[in-house]
Amino acid sequence: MISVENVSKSFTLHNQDAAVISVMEGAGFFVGPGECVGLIGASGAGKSTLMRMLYGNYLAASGHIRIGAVDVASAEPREILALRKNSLGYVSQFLRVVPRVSTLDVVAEPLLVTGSDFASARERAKALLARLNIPERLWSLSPTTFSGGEQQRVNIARGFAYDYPALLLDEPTASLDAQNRGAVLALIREAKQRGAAIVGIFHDEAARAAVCDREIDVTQFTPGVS
Ligand SMILES: Nc1ncnc2c1ncn2[C@@H]1O[C@H](COP(=O)(O)OP(=O)(O)OP(=O)(O)O)[C@@H](O)[C@H]1O
Repeated sequence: MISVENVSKSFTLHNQDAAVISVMEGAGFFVGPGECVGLIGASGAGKSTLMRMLYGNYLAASGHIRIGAVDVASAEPREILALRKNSLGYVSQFLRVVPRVSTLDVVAEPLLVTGSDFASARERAKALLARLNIPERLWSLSPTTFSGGEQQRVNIARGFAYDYPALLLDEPTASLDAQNRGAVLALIREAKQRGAAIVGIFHDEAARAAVCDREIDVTQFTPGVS
């Protein structure tokens, strides 16, 4: 489960006389197992900032962000790394490409680092790549030279390879064609069915409606906006 309690965030702009801007105040919500919650709100309301705090990329100024037993808002960096390895997945539309590592290994890696044996990790990786329509002739190549859409689908396959109990989805269906969009929505539904707690940003309203149980408008957490 994911629990956010009274979280605030400000940025200090060091190149602008150390001006401090408050971008979030009093953020709080709960996402239970098997639930998918969509973050909504106008551009600049703080959806990405909240997502980055959930993943531990941005430090919250105050409050608690509990993912299972770990409070991301106060955890040590090594606890965050362990959390990301075992409990908290993050699926964005962008692949951080590692040169010379095959697509199959890129997708199987989250399984191998969590103790799966080589053969079953590869089988799972193959099944996901097939579902996401990555041609088999590409599986042994590094995704470095793949098209944007192919890299996006490799990244999604990697993000869904291991059954994380909590998942963050940042525009996972952006710029996909209808068939692949359907494949991603099916993966999200399966993750919910096995009990994952999911927070997502979906600008595609139809995709959001298809998988989200609830929406949270982050504008309610924007200082000075009611
Ligand atoms: N690194 C940063 N330094 C300073 N201000 C930032 C930083 N990141 C975000 N902000 C500010 O925080 C506010 C929220 O931005 P954020 O990107 O979270 O909005 P968003 O809801 O995701 O918008 P969009 O839908 O356009 O992606 C904005 O006013 C933005 O300028």
